Amino acid sequence: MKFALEARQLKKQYQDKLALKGLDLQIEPGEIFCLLGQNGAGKSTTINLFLGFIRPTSGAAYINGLEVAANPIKVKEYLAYIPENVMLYPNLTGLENLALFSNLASFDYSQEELMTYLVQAGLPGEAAKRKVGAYSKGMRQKVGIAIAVAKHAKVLLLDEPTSGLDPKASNEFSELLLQLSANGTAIFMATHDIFRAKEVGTRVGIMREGELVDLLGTTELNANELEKLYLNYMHA
Ligand SMILES: Nc1ncnc2c1ncn2[C@@H]1O[C@H](COP(=O)(O)OP(=O)(O)OP(=O)(O)O)[C@@H](O)[C@H]1O
Repeated sequence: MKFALEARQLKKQYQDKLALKGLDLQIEPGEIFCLLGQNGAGKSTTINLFLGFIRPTSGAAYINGLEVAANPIKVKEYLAYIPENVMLYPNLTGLENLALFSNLASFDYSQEELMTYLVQAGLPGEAAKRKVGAYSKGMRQKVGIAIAVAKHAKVLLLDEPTSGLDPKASNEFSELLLQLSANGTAIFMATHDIFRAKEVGTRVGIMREGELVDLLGTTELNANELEKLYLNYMHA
């Protein structure tokens, strides 16, 4: 079986800091995997290794069966990334941004098709024609989701995507993730939001000081039990 994401003994050492200590992980298409951990636990390091932004000290990260470090261009075709703040061109409209990023991924859509992707991601048609510089964080994330869908990403990586979103925007965002996963996209999300992880995730990993200390199916625990378990690990 080809995993959507896989880490094999993945390690990252920054100068004197061993940030990731040999991660082994396998994520299937359609899974929503949520990675919990305190500041500095190694979550962003893990995401950056999957994205190919940094190189592993040893071990390997794989996307759709391809080793990231050995195939940096090819794996980008399969990937979409939504950071805490989605970076778009502020002087272009939502529609123009989507057209630009789709073109970079070698997709040439009509205006109608682009608009359909944006509206499906929850951006009102009227907003799609306005410059992105005036968008809220939630609106920029919707463009980020539209970009991921339009490029038919097999894997979506997210780093703290709901921090700073109001509850309604956060709920809408979760709905979009569920729709993507139902279509077979694998989702890997670093988050501090235990309750959302429980609600939207299929599995939750708990990371502490560069190690995955637990891996749970979200049906195994309710949100309060998950929080208790998480806090126990953090205080251990
Ligand atoms: N470029 C770097 N150079 C040196 N140390 C780094 C670098 N990037 C990260 N680190 C260290 O590696 C460890 C893991 O950092 P990482 O950013 O992966 O944590 P995180 O779990 O994403 O934290 P946060 O929740 O704050 O985003 C931390 O101790 C951090 O200080």
